[in-house]
Amino acid sequence: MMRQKPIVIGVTGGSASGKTSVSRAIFDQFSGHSLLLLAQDAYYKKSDLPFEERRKINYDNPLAFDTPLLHDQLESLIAGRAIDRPVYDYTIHNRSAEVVHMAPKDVIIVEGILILADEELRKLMDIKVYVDTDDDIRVIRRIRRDMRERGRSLDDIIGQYLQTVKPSYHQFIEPTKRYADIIVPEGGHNTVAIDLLTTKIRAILAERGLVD
Ligand SMILES: Nc1ncnc2c1ncn2[C@@H]1O[C@H](COP(=O)(O)OP(=O)(O)O)[C@@H](O)[C@H]1O
Ligand SMILES: Nc1ccn([C@@H]2O[C@H](COP(=O)(O)O)[C@@H](O)[C@H]2O)c(=O)n1
Repeated sequence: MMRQKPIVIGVTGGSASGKTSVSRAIFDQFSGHSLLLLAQDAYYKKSDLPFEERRKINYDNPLAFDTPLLHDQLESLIAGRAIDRPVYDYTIHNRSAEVVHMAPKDVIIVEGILILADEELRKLMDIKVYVDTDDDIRVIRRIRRDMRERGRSLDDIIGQYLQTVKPSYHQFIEPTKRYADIIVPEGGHNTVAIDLLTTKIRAILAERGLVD
């Protein structure tokens, strides 16, 4: 029998809006199924600049990402080919030397701040989701997370937020909301939205004969 195309779900929204939480909530609904999560963060460009210069890069600008590589690897997964995904290390602001081997799956969730900014990437997605969380809530979440998990100081987080994160959110990320099929307020704790998405994904899986 001919192999059916996997379902690709794009999950976007501002930093700390709850994209990862939404993606994981969907993932958990399909435990036992053939599913993978692909984070756009892994595709931040490699840089040869010194650490002090890398700290100052605008990581909320589309130019910070190696989008052709993400596009190629997503296309490979859709075509049924495995990939060696890059690994990004926030603590050094650079790509690490490792890669992660990923086999193709029936459901692919692509998650990241700028995945809807690129038309070619959008064309690969069956369902596009925008997680919409107020700026003040996102900043509070980001401060907590970046201090705990990304090795940042409060002053660094605030400086970066005012200099690049906030202006770039309004310039590049928020305008991509118009491409979303579904807007999810508040992220991963919105059980109604997660249930609706899960139902839709199950329906597409059944249509394509991808049910176990
Ligand atoms: N609904 C929520 N209520 C409270 N905290 C949340 C909620 N959703 C996410 N968080 C927390 O906020 C931080 C960012 O969430 P995450 O899902 O990683 O966002 P993103 O992937 O958009 O950056 C994490 O520390 C997470 O635990
Ligand atoms: N070296 C880096 C690279 C990226 N960032 C920030 O990460 C944010 C995207 O990740 P989310 O999980 O929050 O969606 C983005 O806003 C970048 O500013 C960074 O701080 N350092």
